Amino acid sequence: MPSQPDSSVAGAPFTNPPKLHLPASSPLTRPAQPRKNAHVLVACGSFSPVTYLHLRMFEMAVDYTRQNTDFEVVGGYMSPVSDQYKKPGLLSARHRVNMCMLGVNEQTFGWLMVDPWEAFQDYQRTAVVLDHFDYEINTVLGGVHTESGEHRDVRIMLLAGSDLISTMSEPGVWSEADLDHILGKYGTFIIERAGSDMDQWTEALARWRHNIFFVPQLIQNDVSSTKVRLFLRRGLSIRYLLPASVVTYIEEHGLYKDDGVQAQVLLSGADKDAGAGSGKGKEVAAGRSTSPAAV
Ligand SMILES: Nc1ncnc2c1ncn2[C@@H]1O[C@H](COP(=O)(O)OP(=O)(O)OP(=O)(O)O)[C@@H](O)[C@H]1O
Ligand SMILES: NC(=O)c1ccc[n+]([C@@H]2O[C@H](COP(=O)(O)O)[C@@H](O)[C@H]2O)c1
Repeated sequence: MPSQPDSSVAGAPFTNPPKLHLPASSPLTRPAQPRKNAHVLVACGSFSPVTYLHLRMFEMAVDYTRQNTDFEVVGGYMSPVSDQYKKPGLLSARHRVNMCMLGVNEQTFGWLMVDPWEAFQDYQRTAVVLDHFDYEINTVLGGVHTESGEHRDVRIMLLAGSDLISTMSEPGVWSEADLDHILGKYGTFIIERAGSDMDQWTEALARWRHNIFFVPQLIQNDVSSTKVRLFLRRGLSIRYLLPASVVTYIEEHGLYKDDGVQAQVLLSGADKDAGAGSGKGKEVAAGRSTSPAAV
């Protein structure tokens, strides 16, 4: 049965989030297959708004693990970034968390979840966010349990699009220590994304290659939140690009009708590309006021 949104999350304001959002139906609460290495996938991002592609990323990674590894994915989390990230087009954390919650409610088995912890903090680097999941799942929850009752640690892995990993070889965006922490200690599944050059990162991140799993998109899907926002601004339909409940939420709350960012993008001419190629880089270039500079 689909999990219901946590009423404490759906309500406003949200000042004291639970440490880890864990629906009772989550596979994390059920015994893991004894011989497999249990993994939890964590996708960090804006999710403004969540799209079907964001949800598909998890499915693609699970298919990949089934076919190519002996891992078992026992859970997946979307972790919407804090409002302090101040990326253009970033709606309030409350709306973004609510929309992600609605999006994951479409699934049947409850393994995909939304953790609002990061969203309601000051900006947290991705390395810190992964530590949060590691601590909550392995230390507080005690990992997963096998059918014989044995505790197993869960490996936390970052799930990201290839545009994000491309930024890892750009100077000033990620610190070397954080990269070593994220890619050395945890590891990542990288979903191919149209328009981002994969060769760019392979060299720079070669020493962590054993922990980087590249997942090709067998059906190309270039939906992005940027394009969804542009469509809304132009009065175009966004139906079937994102879950129907999220479309309804956007309509009911009148979201993304008028944001300064869209105006910047329109002025820069990026709207011409709304139907083709990635609008993402252009919007970022249009002026994020703060960046998660390497620390
Ligand atoms: N079409 C896509 N293909 C592959 N990965 C994607 C795609 N869209 C989003 N992602 C990935 O989803 C994660 C969450 O990203 P985010 O919410 O910032 O998405 P976005 O759609 O790129 O947003 P925006 O358009 O606002 O920049 C990131 O790792 C990003 O690389
Ligand atoms: N140094 C860092 O930890 C760092 C750098 C860049 C992006 N990120 C994260 O990547 C995610 C996606 O960012 P963009 O939407 O800007 O691609 C966000 O969750 C953000 O916090 C982290």
